[in-house]
Amino acid sequence: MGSNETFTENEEAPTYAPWIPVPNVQELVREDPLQVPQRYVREPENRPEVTDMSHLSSLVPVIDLSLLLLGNKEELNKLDLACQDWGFFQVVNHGVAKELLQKMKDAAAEFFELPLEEKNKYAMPSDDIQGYGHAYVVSEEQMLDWSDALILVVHPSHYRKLKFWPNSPTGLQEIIEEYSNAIRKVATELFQSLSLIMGMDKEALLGLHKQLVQGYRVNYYPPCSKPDQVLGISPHSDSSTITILMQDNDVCGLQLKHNNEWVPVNPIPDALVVNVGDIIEMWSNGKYKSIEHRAVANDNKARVSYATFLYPHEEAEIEPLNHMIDPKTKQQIYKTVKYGDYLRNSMKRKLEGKAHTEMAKVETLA
Ligand SMILES: O=C(O)CCC(=O)C(=O)O
Ligand SMILES: [Fe+2]
Repeated sequence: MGSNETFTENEEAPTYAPWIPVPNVQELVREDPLQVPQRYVREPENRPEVTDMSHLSSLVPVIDLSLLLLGNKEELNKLDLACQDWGFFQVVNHGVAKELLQKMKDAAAEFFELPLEEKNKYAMPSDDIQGYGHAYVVSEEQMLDWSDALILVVHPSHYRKLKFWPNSPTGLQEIIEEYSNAIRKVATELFQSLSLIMGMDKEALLGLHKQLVQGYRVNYYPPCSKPDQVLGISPHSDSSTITILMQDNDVCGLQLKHNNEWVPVNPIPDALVVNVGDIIEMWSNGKYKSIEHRAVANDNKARVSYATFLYPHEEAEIEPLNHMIDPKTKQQIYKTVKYGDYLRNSMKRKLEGKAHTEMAKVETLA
């Protein structure tokens, strides 16, 4: 499969970062739906606004993948602006069957409804980031997010740690595989258009990954009796190349930071949400933005989101592409980092906006 599959032989599945065990949020709510322990209560300045900003959601760009595949120039231009101005877009006509999206949602919902001891058969060990648990918890003092998660590495297949892949409900493993393959196809198609707007030939972006690694993360946000005091997931940007997110069709929660305002990304039924990750920001020397986002909790319903992270092989060296550096100023925002170092550095911290990107910046600007 060419340069994309260079690293396949004799390679161990990597482990990532340690975390400190914290309570299961779904269980807290099951025990007492009214309790919100102090560690989840944010400082007033970090709480979500109570004003309904839903009207802003329609500003988030919508991209038609079928038009991109036809080489439609106007759509390519829209993609370019979306990545520069928003770092986020919703994708319609992406070609993934509605039935598959629903199958993924139904099976995952069934998993989260299992008793805790069943789910804990796949518990994330304290020295890794795969399994059912809470990533990015690194101190006893830090604020906690109002969510639980199931995190798996799905590609390349020899990175899989199958002991963390739930086989309850029956068929869940196969559904994760089928869903992930379909999303991988969308990702590689998007990479072709992203390559074009980045001034390269269609296959260039995929090649830069050395190998396209793929992670899967299901976030489960239980209802919260005080949704205005907690966050489902803290503000952060993703250390991926891109992230492709499926949301419930009727439950809101995702918000992105745009012009210093939190803009909701409310679901368009069966659309996929895509965000530019840190690596595209680095390759493009800051032209395309890896935008901070967060999720808020709801008071009466649980929300589930399904994130697919696409990222380079650990050995890939990431640096601004020469042709994307302004020839006049020659100003380079990012230096060369090995992706594995970058990823591990971001995973051993708490989620804190874009703080983890500093290690990749040229010192004079940091
Ligand atoms: O739940 C969401 O909408 C956002 C999830 C997210 O940002 C992530 O998993 O990185
Ligand atoms: Fe994210």
